[in-house]
Amino acid sequence: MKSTGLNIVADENIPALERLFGHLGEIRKLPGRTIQNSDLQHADLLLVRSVTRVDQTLLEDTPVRFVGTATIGTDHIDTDWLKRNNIGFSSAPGCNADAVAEYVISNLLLVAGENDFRLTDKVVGIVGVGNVGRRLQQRLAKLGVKLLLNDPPRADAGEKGFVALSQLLQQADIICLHTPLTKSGSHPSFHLLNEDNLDLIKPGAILLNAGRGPVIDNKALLDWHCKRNDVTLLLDVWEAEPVVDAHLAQRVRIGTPHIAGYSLDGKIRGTWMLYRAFCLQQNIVPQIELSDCLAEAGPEPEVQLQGGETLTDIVHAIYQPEADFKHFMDSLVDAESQPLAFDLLRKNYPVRREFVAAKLSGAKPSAELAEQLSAVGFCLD
Ligand SMILES: NC(=O)C1=CN([C@@H]2O[C@H](COP(=O)(O)OP(=O)(O)OC[C@H]3O[C@@H](n4cnc5c(N)ncnc54)[C@H](O)[C@@H]3O)[C@@H](O)[C@H]2O)C=CC1
Ligand SMILES: O=C(O)C(=O)[C@H](O)COP(=O)(O)O
Repeated sequence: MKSTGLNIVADENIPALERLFGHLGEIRKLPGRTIQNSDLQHADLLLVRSVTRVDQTLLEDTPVRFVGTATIGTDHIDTDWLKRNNIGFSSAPGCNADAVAEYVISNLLLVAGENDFRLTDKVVGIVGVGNVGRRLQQRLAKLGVKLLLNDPPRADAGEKGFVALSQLLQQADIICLHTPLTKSGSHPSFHLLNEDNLDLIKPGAILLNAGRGPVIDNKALLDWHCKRNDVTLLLDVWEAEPVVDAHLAQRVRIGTPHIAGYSLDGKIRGTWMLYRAFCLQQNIVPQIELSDCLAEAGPEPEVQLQGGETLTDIVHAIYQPEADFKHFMDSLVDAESQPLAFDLLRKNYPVRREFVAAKLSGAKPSAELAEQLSAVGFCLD
């Protein structure tokens, strides 16, 4: 493959494309869901997000030699086929893991405030303790929250400290799902929560899914929740995206259009990871640093403290899920346009920065608040 003058086809929703890939060739941007084989007849390099199915049908008889997905998840990629056909591949592991952890913390603080409990009085169960789950684990542990962890692949590898899913479902007050979507292997996650085990969940529990929709059997969840509406549902992902089951959506406390990982920092990091992987594969010296791209991402959010703010106030000054929820619910009103509206909410998602980018000024936080802020990822100088 040539090192410059490449033909690059990319999902139009990948940020910092020109900045990172512009010097390598010509970029043709297309809506991710419509990229097809005929679009790739002259493409050397294909850059996608999670909505493009990358397989033999898409790539056969094209000159594509490298595929990058600016996402953590890879369930939309037939990686075996790429390998068999000697096509280079990179995903962006961990790129938006902080964003997802912050989405979760923000949601949990919202529900805690509404129901007058402290997270430290609850047991949080994390299912899937990889990049996302681990960051959530670390932040909650620093806050003093009790945790139960479930990760059979890590347990199989001899790591300690995990419990069975059934135990976690029975004992956790808050359940957070962060597994990849898999349908084969030793521990497939497809319909991991289903009609056989949903009832193990404690009365009054909170169930959050920010992994992939089909990890919960959505039909079973809807049927079960009609009898178990004591459980608070927080859903970022849906089984048949972009189609959302409106009946299920009506039952959630917070529902969002698969944006848990949508910090600008996380998205740009994803593009940059592909750039770096591609350069490495092609023996090209990368010319652009991640910090260059982030510096151009726009102003860092400022939070002027007056004194008396709580952790929840400051977290919600950076990310409050309520606005996303409102837009999401509005998008359900017309069933016919709902799938398109789902995609548009994602395409036009407002700039959201990670906690680490926030500039806190004004009144000095108490030592206790400073510790909590630092636990969840704020940077205090
Ligand atoms: N809602 C959103 O915006 C986002 C969703 N995601 C989803 O979250 C998933 C997890 O992300 P990462 O933590 O970065 O992935 P990762 O690959 O670093 O970690 C996944 C963890 O899940 C574990 N796991 C696999 N199968 C399991 C099972 N059946 N039961 C319990 N644990 C299992 C693995 O051993 C691993 O430790 C991604 O694959 C992606 O599908 C990721 C980013 C954003
Ligand atoms: O990284 C992942 O995995 C995610 O779920 C992304 O947040 C998905 O974003 P899109 O690729 O669907 O824009």
